[in-house]
Amino acid sequence: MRASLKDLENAVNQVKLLKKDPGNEVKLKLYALYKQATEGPCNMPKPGVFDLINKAKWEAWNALGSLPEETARQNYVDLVSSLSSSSESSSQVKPGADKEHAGYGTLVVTSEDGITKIMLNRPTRKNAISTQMYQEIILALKAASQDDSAITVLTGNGDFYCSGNDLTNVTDTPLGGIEEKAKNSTNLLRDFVASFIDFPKPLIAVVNGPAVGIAVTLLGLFDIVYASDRATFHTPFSHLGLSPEGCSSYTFPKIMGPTKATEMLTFGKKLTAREACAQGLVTEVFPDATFQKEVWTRLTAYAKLPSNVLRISKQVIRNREKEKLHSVNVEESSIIQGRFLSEESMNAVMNFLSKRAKL
Ligand SMILES: CCCC/C=C\CC(=O)SCCNC(=O)CCNC(=O)[C@H](O)C(C)(C)COP(=O)(O)OP(=O)(O)OC[C@H]1O[C@@H](n2cnc3c(N)ncnc32)[C@H](O)[C@@H]1OP(=O)(O)O
Repeated sequence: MRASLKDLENAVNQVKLLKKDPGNEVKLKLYALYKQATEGPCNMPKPGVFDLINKAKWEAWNALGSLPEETARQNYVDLVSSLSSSSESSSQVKPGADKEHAGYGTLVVTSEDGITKIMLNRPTRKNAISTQMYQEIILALKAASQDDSAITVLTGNGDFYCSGNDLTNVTDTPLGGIEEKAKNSTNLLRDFVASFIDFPKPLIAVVNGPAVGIAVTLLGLFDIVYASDRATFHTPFSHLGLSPEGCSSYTFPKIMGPTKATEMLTFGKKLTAREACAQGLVTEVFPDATFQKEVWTRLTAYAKLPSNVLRISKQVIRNREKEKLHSVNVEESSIIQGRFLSEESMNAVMNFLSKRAKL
């Protein structure tokens, strides 16, 4: 039986519930099939050469030629059904599932033995921070600041700690256009960073693999950073036409001195875990083979200390910097808003999306 309009509508809703991001190529295919199924052959003028996202969409739709609408509908429904079954059968690690806090789509949040663990859970995207993930981390930190755990840990699922800002965040441009997108994104970035500045208890990063961009800069706001010797630390802002964020323009020069900070933040020098440790960004490096065991043994012992005094000590160490950090965050967010709209930044993102560039 051919897919009906109702089947198409159901499939569209199913896409929103996919647990795994299907990737840009599949998304383009879905877009093209949907347009063909609902509007017939491509009827849009070809977008200009610099309008890369709309051009990619146009090309995907146009490539379907005169494919009949019913066939496009059927192909869309079949494609979504294959994505749904592979997403259901994918077995990502979900440690501590019995202590898991419900309601997060991009994180696994667990509380056990006095530790709230916030695990970035988009391993197939190297834990890139999507808009949803930014929002969920803000919520998870808020909840962790009020729960009865002594310490809070941020870590990544899979082989990466985090590949930084999800470069596809830029693709869902609102009606207000790219300016509104830049404003919304940088407001979210500012609120996200503020939730780290304000976090009231010891915050520990368990850096299980490579870290990129904002995942690195934020480390200056953590109280302890443990890294696997497989981890690397890379802030390729200039390559992306972007400027430093996460308060790194202030914390990095303080931690490692202005010239080392410049090598990282301006020239994009990638550090190994041992180099990052020598420069004070990382507290201690562990061999990857024993990383999880050693780190969790140590953290479980730390979490047995009286929780009130842990909070108070953190605040004594950090509070006098808070006001300064907030003002740095506001300034950095405003500068990056301009960078976001720059040709340099747009070209870098488009090159990544069209698979011409990788770090
Ligand atoms: C308002 C502005 C806010 C700005 C805030 C912050 C700034 C930053 O964080 S800048 C840093 C941004 N991050 C990057 O530039 C990293 C881009 N990714 C890469 O260069 C590579 O993917 C990486 C070196 C991280 C890993 O390489 P590989 O090990 O070869 O893996 P793959 O490239 O095959 O990755 C698998 C899959 O994940 C997708 N991916 C990875 N990182 C990102 C990302 N940051 N954004 C979007 N998508 C990402 C990658 O494209 C692959 O997808 P598929 O090809 O569809 O499988």
